[in-house]
Amino acid sequence: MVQKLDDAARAALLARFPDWRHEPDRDAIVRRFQFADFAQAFGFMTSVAIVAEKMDHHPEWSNVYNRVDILLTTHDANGLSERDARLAEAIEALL
Ligand SMILES: C[C@H](O)[C@H](O)[C@H]1CNC2=NC(N)=NC(=O)C2=N1
Repeated sequence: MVQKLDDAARAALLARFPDWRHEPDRDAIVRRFQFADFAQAFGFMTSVAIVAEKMDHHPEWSNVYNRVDILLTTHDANGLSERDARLAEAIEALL
């Protein structure tokens, strides 16, 4: 079972990724990404999908034209875990 982050670890995660905000209702982190057009947004989603599948950790997300909204949380932990930190790091590295 994946461990949920404690308060100190959650604060450290948010400090490390200032472009993400905490969604307390879900104990998740969320970020909106904006691209030039749909092709760029969908290309980004394709890259994220490949990384997520490799990590066996998957985003909750939506896309409208050039915008991609991503929410990361760990269903198995019912909140944020190290797996979300690793996926956020990988997503940031794609930008
Ligand atoms: C069986 C499989 O490993 C699990 O269901 C994985 C898949 N992807 C996942 N993704 C996310 N975001 N949270 C999970 O708990 C999770 N669990």
